[in-house]
Amino acid sequence: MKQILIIGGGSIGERHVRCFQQTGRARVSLCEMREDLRKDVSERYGLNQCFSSLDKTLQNAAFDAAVICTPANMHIPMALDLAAAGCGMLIEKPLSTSPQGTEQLQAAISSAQLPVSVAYVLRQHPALQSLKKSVDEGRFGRPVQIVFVGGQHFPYYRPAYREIYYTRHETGGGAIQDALTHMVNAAEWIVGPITRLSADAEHCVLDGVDVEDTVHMMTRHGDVLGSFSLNQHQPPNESTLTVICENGAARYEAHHCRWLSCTEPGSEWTVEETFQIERDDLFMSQAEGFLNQLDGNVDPACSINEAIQTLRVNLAALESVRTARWVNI
Ligand SMILES: NC(=O)C1=CN([C@@H]2O[C@H](COP(=O)(O)OP(=O)(O)OC[C@H]3O[C@@H](n4cnc5c(N)ncnc54)[C@H](OP(=O)(O)O)[C@@H]3O)[C@@H](O)[C@H]2O)C=CC1
Ligand SMILES: O=C1CO[C@H](CO)[C@@H](O)[C@@H]1O
Repeated sequence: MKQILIIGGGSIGERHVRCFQQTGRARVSLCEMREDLRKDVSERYGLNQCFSSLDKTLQNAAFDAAVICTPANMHIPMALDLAAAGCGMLIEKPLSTSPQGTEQLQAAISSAQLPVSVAYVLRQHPALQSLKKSVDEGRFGRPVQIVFVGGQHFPYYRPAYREIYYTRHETGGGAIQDALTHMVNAAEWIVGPITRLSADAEHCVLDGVDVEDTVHMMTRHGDVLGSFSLNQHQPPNESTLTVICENGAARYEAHHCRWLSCTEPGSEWTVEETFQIERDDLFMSQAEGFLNQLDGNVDPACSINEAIQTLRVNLAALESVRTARWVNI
């Protein structure tokens, strides 16, 4: 049994509590500042131990690893404290809201040889994994273009959006850092890191906030051209990522939980594989994968270096929106 500390018992923190417990391989404790939330989550899940601050936690107990589920501006300071205590960590996305502390964290992790992964959970999606494998194996030839189109009604899925980190860029809010970052990280995983970009974004619809809820972005991943279009207010919950290669195209459809291919000019898409998954399933795979990493059996699903690259993209996108210019990364 691994001793796992969940830090932050909010929306995603509670999901990690549940999913790590369900692996049957972890004894879960919680660190949450808010007393009511701490008691509620602790009672409902019968948690091992509960703490109100990370300082007190690290003074009083030892863990194999922690899962950082607080707002993004706290991720790196907390990760540095955990690294100093010799604790492994799974860090929620995005890694941070600024580059500050990233080099220090890289150094601390590598000198203590700590197991660390960043929770870009789309990497657990079986349809996206299969698509990537086919692209990597060269089934469609060399990738030349990647196109993301998607959106969802954020208030429907996250009714509390006005009361959480989402309201400010400084705490990880807005469509670029909150939602687009998932697709950016997935695209970089498939066709490589973004080398320059140009973004446009606006607050168009969401009540009670003024951060952007609609984004367009053009990207270059070396030779590969990319484009991303995302909003957080359309009624349909649809996301499509298409990888166009020299000899064919592959498409991931999140809303149909499947991937497709098309290799004959003028032909219909062929459904390659369709999966049945529940919302917790990706987080369960993520927990299992991270526990395997702690056992020394696998590499991180998303390394700290890959997450730092995606952080650079988030920050470059915000800069490009502010300055209306292309930004090199
Ligand atoms: N991978 C995914 O699909 C998802 C990822 N996320 C990411 O996870 C992170 C957290 O998001 P979410 O769970 O939605 O946010 P919530 O606001 O629901 O939860 C964060 C919790 O952390 C608590 N907290 C804040 N500071 C501390 C501290 N110093 N010590 C202990 N607890 C603290 C907050 O308390 P208080 O309310 O008092 O501030 C709150 O209860 C974000 O980075 C977000 O982007 C979120 C949802 C889904
Ligand atoms: O990362 C995330 C995934 O989607 C959720 C709901 O749409 C968001 O709240 C969250 O921040």
